[in-house]
Amino acid sequence: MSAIVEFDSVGLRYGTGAEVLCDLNFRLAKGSFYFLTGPSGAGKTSLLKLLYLAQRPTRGRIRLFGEELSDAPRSALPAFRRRIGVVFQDFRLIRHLSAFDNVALPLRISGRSDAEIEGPVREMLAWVGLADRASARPATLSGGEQQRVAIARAVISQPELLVADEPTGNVDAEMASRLMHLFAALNRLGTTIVVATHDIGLIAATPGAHMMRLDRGGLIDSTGALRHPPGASASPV
Ligand SMILES: Nc1ncnc2c1ncn2[C@@H]1O[C@H](COP(=O)(O)OP(=O)(O)OP(=O)(O)O)[C@@H](O)[C@H]1O
Repeated sequence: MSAIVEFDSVGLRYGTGAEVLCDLNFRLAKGSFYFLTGPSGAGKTSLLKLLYLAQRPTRGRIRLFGEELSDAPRSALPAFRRRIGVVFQDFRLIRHLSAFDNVALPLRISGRSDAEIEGPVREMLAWVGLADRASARPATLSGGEQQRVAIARAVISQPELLVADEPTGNVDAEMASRLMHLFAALNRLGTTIVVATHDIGLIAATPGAHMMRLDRGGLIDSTGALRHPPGASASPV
């Protein structure tokens, strides 16, 4: 299967500090589902930032959608970003927009009319259990509700790549399972998915997903970090 992401000897440091990611070499296969695990501080969020182009590597090369990014000018990055859905750990909802308008945003940016947007956004809000909160502003929503709006916004446009940082950290087990079904459905439609999580239950409930495990800035399986997920008896991540 062709690669949607390729990392070649990638390293990242913030400012003049030590490298927080070092010598990452891996390929993500188009249409596959990956979990990214590892202890707190291992570099998971930093790796996701490289994937959704919020950070550029301090060394090495990254190819995304078959294009070499190291040589790409800054002005080329927004077009890449529009092909990526992101669920941020801190949600990043737009405060002055309602839940409906936050979810509608990617469709509006891609030029869809209000008539085309209405149905899919209502359907997505219903799926994440927020049909009756469509007009609520983020500040009036609970943390779990904000997280569900953030997920709905990330998946609404069926991005080619979905990157999610602890996307179920604020919801109960039943909702977490529902959200994972949403990701699995998106994956069946062809979206490549990368989910950073500490939740063993989520991993065990997603057969066929691949594992990437980070420890102190390095992928533990340096040959490519791909293996099948552990069963329910797996050691804590
Ligand atoms: N903007 C930044 N400036 C400087 N150092 C940073 C910055 N962001 C992260 N770091 C450092 O990089 C390392 C990796 O952090 P990162 O947030 O990527 O880890 P993580 O695995 O996502 O952790 P967690 O599971 O707690 O979210 C940590 O040592 C952290 O202190």
